[in-house]
Amino acid sequence: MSPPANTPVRDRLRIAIQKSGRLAEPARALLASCGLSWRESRDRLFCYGESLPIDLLLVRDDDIPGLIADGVCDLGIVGRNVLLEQDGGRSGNGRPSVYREWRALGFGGCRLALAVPDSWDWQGPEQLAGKRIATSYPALLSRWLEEQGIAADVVLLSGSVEIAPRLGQAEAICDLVSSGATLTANQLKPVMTLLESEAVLAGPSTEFDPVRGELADLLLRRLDGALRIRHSKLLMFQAPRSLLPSLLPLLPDAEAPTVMRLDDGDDLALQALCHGAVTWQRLEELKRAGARGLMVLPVEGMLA
Ligand SMILES: Nc1ncnc2c1ncn2[C@@H]1O[C@H](COP(=O)(O)OP(=O)(O)OP(=O)(O)O)[C@@H](O)[C@H]1O
Ligand SMILES: O=P(O)(O)OC[C@H]1O[C@H](OP(=O)(O)OP(=O)(O)O)[C@H](O)[C@@H]1O
Ligand SMILES: [Mg+2]
Repeated sequence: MSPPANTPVRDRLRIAIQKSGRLAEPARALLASCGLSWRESRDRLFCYGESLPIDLLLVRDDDIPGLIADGVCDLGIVGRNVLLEQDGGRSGNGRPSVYREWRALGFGGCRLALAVPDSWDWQGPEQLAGKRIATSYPALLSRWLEEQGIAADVVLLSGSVEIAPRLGQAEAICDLVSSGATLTANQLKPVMTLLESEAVLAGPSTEFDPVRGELADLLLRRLDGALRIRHSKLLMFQAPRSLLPSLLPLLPDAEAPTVMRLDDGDDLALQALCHGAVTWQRLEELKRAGARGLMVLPVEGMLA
C-alpha cells in the first residue's frame, strides 16, 4: 500500500488499540505474547515499541477504522461490529472498503442481535414492518432490513439502547449481546442475530510499502503462532510401544508426537502438542489405556 501523499513513509508500524474498555487488556496481552514490548508516553496515549519498531496508539475503539482509513495507523485491533458498521457507512455509499479484517483474534466475542419485548409472539422479521428499531449500529441494521425487504424506522441511540422500548422511543432494538443479561433485565428477548462479532486485527485493503510490509508479515507470523497455541498444551508421558495404537487416538487434536525410546525395555517416552482440551477426564482415559507419568505443560510460543 503506498500511503497517501501527505503521510510520511515511516519505518515503523503503528497499531491502534482500545485505550480502556473490553478489548484493551486482551489486545495488549496478545501483542505481548508476540514478543512486543513498549514504553508508555506520559499522556498514556502512545506506546513506543522497544523490542520491535511497532508502536501502539491508545484510542477509543470507534476511532480505529477511521485511523486506518486515513493512514494515521497501519493496523488496529477492534470489534468486527465497529469495523463493519463504519465500513457499511462507506461501502453503503458505493465507496470501496479501505480496510479489511486481517485476522480474527478469539476474544471480545458478542453478537449484534435484534430483540423484541418478551410479550411479542415472534413469528418472523416481517413483524418489524412499519416499526421503530433503536440501535447504535444504523448501517448494519439498515443493510439487514434492506436484505430482508422490510421497511422499518431506524432510531439512532449512542448507548443504553435497551431502554428505548420502555421509553416509547422504539418497538424493538438491535444491540450487542454477550451474556444476554441486559436484555433479560429489560424484558427483551433476542430473535435474530445479524452479526457474530469478536475482536479482529484490521488493516488496509491494499499492500503496505516494503518496509512496513516486512514488519507486518513478521507480526502476522508471530500472531498466527500465538493464536494457534493459545489453548494448546504439551502432553508428556511414558508407555509400552505395544499400547501406542490405542493411546494415540486419545490425544486431543495432537500434532504428530515426538517418540523417544527409553533405555530399559520396550517403553517409550512421548511428547505431543495438543490443540484440543487436555481435560482431567482425558488424562484418566490415557492412564487407563496404559500411559504413565502423564504431565501437561503450557506452550508459550510457536513459529510455524
Ligand atoms: N457485551 C458487550 N457489549 C459491548 N461490546 C462488547 C460486548 N462484548 C464484547 N464486546 C466487544 O467489545 C468492544 C468494545 O466494547 P466496549 O464496551 O469496551 O466499547 P466502548 O464502550 O465503545 O469503549 P470506547 O470507550 O473505547 O468507545 C465492542 O465493540 C464489541 O466488539
Ligand atoms: O449481553 P450482555 O452481557 O448484557 O451485554 C450486552 C450489553 O453490554 C453493552 O453495554 P455496556 O454494558 O458496554 O454499556 P454501554 O451501553 O454503555 O456500551 C451492550 O451495549 C449491551 O447493552
Ligand atoms: Mg466505543
